Amino acid sequence: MEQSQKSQNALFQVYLRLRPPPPGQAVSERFLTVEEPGDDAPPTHITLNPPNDNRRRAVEKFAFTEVFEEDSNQLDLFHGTGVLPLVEGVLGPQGGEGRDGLLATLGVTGSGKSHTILGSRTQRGLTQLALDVLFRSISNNILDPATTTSLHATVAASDPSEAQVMSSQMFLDTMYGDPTAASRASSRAPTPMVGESYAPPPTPRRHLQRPSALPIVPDISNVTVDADSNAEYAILISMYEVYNDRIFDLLTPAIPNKSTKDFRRRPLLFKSTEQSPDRKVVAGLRKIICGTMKEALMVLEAGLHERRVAGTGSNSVSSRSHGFFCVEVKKRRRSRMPTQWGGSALTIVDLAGSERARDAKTQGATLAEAGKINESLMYLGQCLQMQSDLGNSTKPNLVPFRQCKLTELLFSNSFPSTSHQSVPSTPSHHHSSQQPRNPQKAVMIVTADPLGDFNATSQILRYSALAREITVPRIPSVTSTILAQSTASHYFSPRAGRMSPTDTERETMEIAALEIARMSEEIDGLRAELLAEQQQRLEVEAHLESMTDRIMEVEAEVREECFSEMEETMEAEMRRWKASWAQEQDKSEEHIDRKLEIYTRSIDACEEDKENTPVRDISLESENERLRREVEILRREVQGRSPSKGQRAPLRDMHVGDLGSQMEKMRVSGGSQRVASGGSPVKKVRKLTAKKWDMMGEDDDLL
Ligand SMILES: Nc1ncnc2c1ncn2[C@@H]1O[C@H](COP(=O)(O)OP(=O)(O)OP(=O)(O)O)[C@@H](O)[C@H]1O
Repeated sequence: MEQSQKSQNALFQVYLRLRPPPPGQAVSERFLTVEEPGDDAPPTHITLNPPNDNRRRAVEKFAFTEVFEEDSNQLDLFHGTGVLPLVEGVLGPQGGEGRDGLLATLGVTGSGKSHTILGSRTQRGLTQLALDVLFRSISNNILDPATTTSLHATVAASDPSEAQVMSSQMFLDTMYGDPTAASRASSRAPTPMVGESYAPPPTPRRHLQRPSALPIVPDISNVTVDADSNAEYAILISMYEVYNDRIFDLLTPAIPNKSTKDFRRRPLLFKSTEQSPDRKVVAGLRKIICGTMKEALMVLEAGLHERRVAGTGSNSVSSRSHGFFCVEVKKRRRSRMPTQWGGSALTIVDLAGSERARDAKTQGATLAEAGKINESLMYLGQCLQMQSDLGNSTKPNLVPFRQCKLTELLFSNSFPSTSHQSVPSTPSHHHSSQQPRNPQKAVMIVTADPLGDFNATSQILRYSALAREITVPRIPSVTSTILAQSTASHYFSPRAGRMSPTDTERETMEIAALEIARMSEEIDGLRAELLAEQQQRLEVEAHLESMTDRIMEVEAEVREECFSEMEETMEAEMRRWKASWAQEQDKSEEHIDRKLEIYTRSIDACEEDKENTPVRDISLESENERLRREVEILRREVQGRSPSKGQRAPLRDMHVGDLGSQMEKMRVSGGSQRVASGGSPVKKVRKLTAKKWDMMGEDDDLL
């Protein structure tokens, strides 16, 4: 397993750190053995010894750039894993272009990733140490956002990632509250420096507690790296996490959803932008300009607070996302007419713990997360495997890094940009077309607990190791045992009665032994094949799991879409119904109005009738008068024509007087009847006329 040459060319240097047992814990049997190198060189290989569980498993051997054993401390890791060259590369010393750096940790939950990268309450991690050396190395060249007025504007204008650039003071005030207000409100000393106690502000706007104390050991105050003395620098901090293969900003607070009481965050895209056509960037992040290490650490604390953590069966607080902490070092030539900002970035990644989903007693969302984590780590393993197989970092297409967000983010800056890719489209790019962008330098620290979970640890080691060698243990005992047994039975059996086997017997035994050896070889080969198949099955299972999650996600999305579509249709239907209801109402109101109008008109007509009644009475009177006159004429005619008939009772006495009074009565009663019944006056007139003719008939008869 000659890896030294290959690992020099590899995209990632992969280190292994073994975690010491917690103090007081009974030391059980280690399943990991560090192979001692022959010379004075540090160890690079480990052997994984499967537990003694009657299952004959292969012994696996893994190669790393270097192995740090349990007694290694933070400083050993800081110096041994090449953090200093990473920081120096980012600063671009001596007028250099600078080189992106990436520092990542990977390991089973509880194996010491966070301890290594972020430290503990008492010890600083590699992040704090890197920030310390970075800020100190550029202390004479760094621009302070509080004093350099144009800094914010120029940095924001040159940022190619559509970022929301903010000053540290404004950001920290939003997250923690105004520290000066805290000091004014209490009798405590003003905001202390790193390592001292912070007084919590009385009314923090985001309710975040300022870290009470930040560790100051290990001390590296004598360590600096080369910077560009002719340049001026600005430091931008951004943080994001990859959760379920989506990118979320950790410095933009999530918006609470009132109905679900959940937090809604907008996923960001990893894409090429107008100002960055040659390489992809996480677009739309919030970036904080920090003038001091303390500010950068406070931003880091705020971002860590935002990061999603949840309890699982394996660890009470387990990282369920891949966390990214980016330190962008903006650099420009120091002069009266400053040039555009360029620069490189140091990205520190805390990869999610890869607990095995079923072992972790997880379910629902957590199970889906575990599936996604396992899948992204599987792709990471494929990329690392491919890089070490190729031993050549200049062929990006051969490393399958575009399969998921995690590998895209980790590997896309690993390859030197080709000439056509490197041509910048805007002056904001620091790189000229003649100077292709340097490929990033990447360091991965794998953490493992030699007393922890064998299965989970072996899976991680398979994903991450630079090389792997499987040895299936031979069964020396099979052949020898049979031979020994048969020989012994022949040689020493008292019943055999002879001291040595015949030549034919010996020959048969030899053939049998050879056959056994051949079969044993065959079995070994089959075992190795089985092991490879098992590994493949694990990978396929992880893929299947993540596909199932995806299906569930898509189903949920489709349901949501259907629901909102249905809601829209219902709303449209409701609007239509309301409109036709309003129309109907208008119609019925119109109908009622018309009815009312008719009623009013008839009432008016009645009123008019009332008013017209005397006129009709007058006309009746005149009719009466006319009739009286006619009757008088007729009486006179009758009298003139027959004087003998004059003996008869005069007509006037007999009828006309009665008729007159009767007519008078009718007029009065007819009038009152008309008013009472409201009937038509025309009808009454007709009745009257008929009565007149009836009477005339009577008169005629009389005549
Ligand atoms: N090298 C070490 N020396 C001393 N203590 C350690 C070391 N590594 C880990 N620990 C301790 O082990 C515990 C678990 O470690 P840590 O939280 O770093 O695990 P992790 O891998 O980050 O887990 P997770 O994935 O759940 O975040 C912590 O209490 C930590 O202090």
